[in-house]
Amino acid sequence: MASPEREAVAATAIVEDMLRMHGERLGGGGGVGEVLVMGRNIDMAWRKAEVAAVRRNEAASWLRRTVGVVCAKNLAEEPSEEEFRVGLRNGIILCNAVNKIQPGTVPKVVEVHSVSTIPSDGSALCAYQYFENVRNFLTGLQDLGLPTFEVSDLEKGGQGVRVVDCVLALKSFAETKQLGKQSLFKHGGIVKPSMSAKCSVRKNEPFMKAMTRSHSAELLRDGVSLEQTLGLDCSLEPAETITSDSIRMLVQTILSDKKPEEVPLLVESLLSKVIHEFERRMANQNVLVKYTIDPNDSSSVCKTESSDTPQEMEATSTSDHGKMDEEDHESVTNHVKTDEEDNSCVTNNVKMDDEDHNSVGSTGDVSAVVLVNGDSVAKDIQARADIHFELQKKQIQDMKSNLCTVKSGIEQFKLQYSEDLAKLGNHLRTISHAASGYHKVLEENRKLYNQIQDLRGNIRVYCRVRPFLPGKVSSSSCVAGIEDRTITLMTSSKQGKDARKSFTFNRVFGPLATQAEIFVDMQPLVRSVLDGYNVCIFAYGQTGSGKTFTMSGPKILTEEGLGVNYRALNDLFDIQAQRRDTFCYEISVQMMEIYNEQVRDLLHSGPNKKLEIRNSSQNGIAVPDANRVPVASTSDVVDLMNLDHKNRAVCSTAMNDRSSRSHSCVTVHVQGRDLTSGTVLRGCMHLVDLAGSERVDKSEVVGDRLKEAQHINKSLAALGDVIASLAQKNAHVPYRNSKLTQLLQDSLGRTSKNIDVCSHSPRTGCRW
Ligand SMILES: Nc1ncnc2c1ncn2[C@@H]1O[C@H](COP(=O)(O)OP(=O)(O)OP(=O)(O)O)[C@@H](O)[C@H]1O
Repeated sequence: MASPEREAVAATAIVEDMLRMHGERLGGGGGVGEVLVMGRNIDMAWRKAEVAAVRRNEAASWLRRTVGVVCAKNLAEEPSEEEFRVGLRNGIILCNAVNKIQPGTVPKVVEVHSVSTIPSDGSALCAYQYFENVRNFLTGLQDLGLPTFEVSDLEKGGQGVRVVDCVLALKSFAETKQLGKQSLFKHGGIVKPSMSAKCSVRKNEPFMKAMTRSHSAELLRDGVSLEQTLGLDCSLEPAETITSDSIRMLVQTILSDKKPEEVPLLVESLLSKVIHEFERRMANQNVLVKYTIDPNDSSSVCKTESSDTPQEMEATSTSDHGKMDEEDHESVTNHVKTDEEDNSCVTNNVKMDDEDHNSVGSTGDVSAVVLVNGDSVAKDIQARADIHFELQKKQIQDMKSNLCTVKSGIEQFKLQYSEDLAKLGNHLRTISHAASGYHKVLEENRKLYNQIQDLRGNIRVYCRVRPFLPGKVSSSSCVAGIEDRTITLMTSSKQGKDARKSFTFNRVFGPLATQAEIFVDMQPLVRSVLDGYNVCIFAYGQTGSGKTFTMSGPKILTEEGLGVNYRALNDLFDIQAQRRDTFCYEISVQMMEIYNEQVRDLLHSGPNKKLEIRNSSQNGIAVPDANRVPVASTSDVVDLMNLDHKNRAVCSTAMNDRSSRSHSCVTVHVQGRDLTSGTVLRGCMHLVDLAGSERVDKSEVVGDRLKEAQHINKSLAALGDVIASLAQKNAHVPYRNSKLTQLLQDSLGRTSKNIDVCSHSPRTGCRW
């Protein structure tokens, strides 16, 4: 049979099965109600009877046509079940029919010519005739591989439906033979041999059994009993004849009791079940094909499953099979391995000799199809495996190539890395060398810097002219002129040339000079303190000339008004911060005053006590008993200054409302440790606001003020003597002549740098 025909019949069979199962379920379905069940049972029985009658009539009609009306005179055109059984009971019609189709199947037919001798119930039939004819007929059917029936089925109470099935199978066989084709499906696919007929399959028995087992197992899985299956299958006719009629009747049976609105849903449900069943059977067949190729090779099945869907497999199978003809069949047979040890399944299916092969080609046909498909699938799998293998081979080659590239890249990277490392090492050595040299350079720099400061003068004297104070404006100024370093004064007591007198300083600042301008020239010395030098900046001048203003600032402090003290400390903190990576500095402050030749601690809150000055103490502290307060910021200094001003002895005089009656000294101690070498540098800076020199007659002081003035003038004269000695580089410097010079001794020595700000009152001139 051609492939499309096969598919059509297979599909029909599935549809029919589904319809039958559906019908069974409808017919046997319980739980709705007894009346309904009974009604359905009656309907089903009636419909079954109707179907049986149609089939019986078909069988009778065919027999009559085959043997002729004369021979079939005892068989009505549309017989009842009893008439059908009685008409065929003597076996004459059956034997003649089979001999017509396959001559010689029944070698000798016992004929009974006397019609009158045959009773209606056949009871008088000769037992020999009865037995011989029917037995020979059944044997002949067995030889043809057709379904048979029991002899007792022709007796009263026997299953006449089996006889009908048998006749219809014979009819199908005849029609197939007439077409000159061996129908695989009619004999081995759709129509199953009757179990009760002691199946007469001989030469194609293994395949028939396999198909029966397969089909029965499928139906059993679906909940249909074997008896039902066999009963239904036995009632089947060859596919080509039954398809349209039986399906139509089944559909009619199922739909007859349905309401019109239920029909679409029912049809839809049936169709989906049919499709599902069809797919399931195709999948099962696919699995069977795979196992037939090599049941022991699970890998081949896996490969097939992974590469082909069941539908694709079936399509391939069908297509391949469709090309087969008799010649193909022979060639395919060569592919079949008949070695039982190698492949028992295949051997069971195709174990036949040449004679069997010809006579029951349909069974061999199936096996061959399976094997052809298997071969094709195997080739396909092999082809795919080859492609896959080639792909993997190429990928491995690519990976190898990549690996080589990566390896060479890593080698290059390693080379580059070692080169970079060597360069880095060289850089590091250079930096290390530079770092070690840095401190030498720093030291050299420090020395050079301070040499410059020395060249500029260890003792520098600046002159600042105070502006006229509000409300105390004089009509004439004694300052005749101010140049960069020279100031010219007019003295009223002299006339002519002698009246003008010029004085030279390191620099002269006019009345408009700001606090910041004043500090610029002192700033470099602040750095020297951090380099370990001692510095002394003091303001000297007549009372009221602006010494306190220059050193500290106005009474109400503003940022612009900050005096030298604040600015110097600010600079110290700034330079300390700049050098924090190389030096660690500790800055502390002492604030003292010398009042009436007594040293007093201005940071001591209690009653003042007399402090001792110790010369050249090891740590550079001249007055060790005075409070020494560490400072870290300008605000700390401001707080201390406020305390200083509060404690300092001041008094109103005729020259100054708030005249300082003591020498004030802010001593800043700096200790710096070189973080690399550990060298410790100590520097000291005295910021001194001297008491104003005054002419006692002009200041009009008496009593304590007079005494204060005398001490002030005496100590200032001693300071003048020391500075003069230092300037003249005398061997002896008279430090001990006053407390002031003793206190400042460290800062007035060789390693010290001194600045005198000679404050000048334009009214009264300078006493310097
Ligand atoms: N450059 C200046 N600009 C403005 N005002 C100033 C200046 N110098 C001083 N003064 C003011 O002059 C007055 C006297 O100044 P200051 O007290 O500083 O003098 P002194 O020299 O310290 O006096 P003494 O020696 O008596 O203490 C203050 O009121 C001060 O504010």
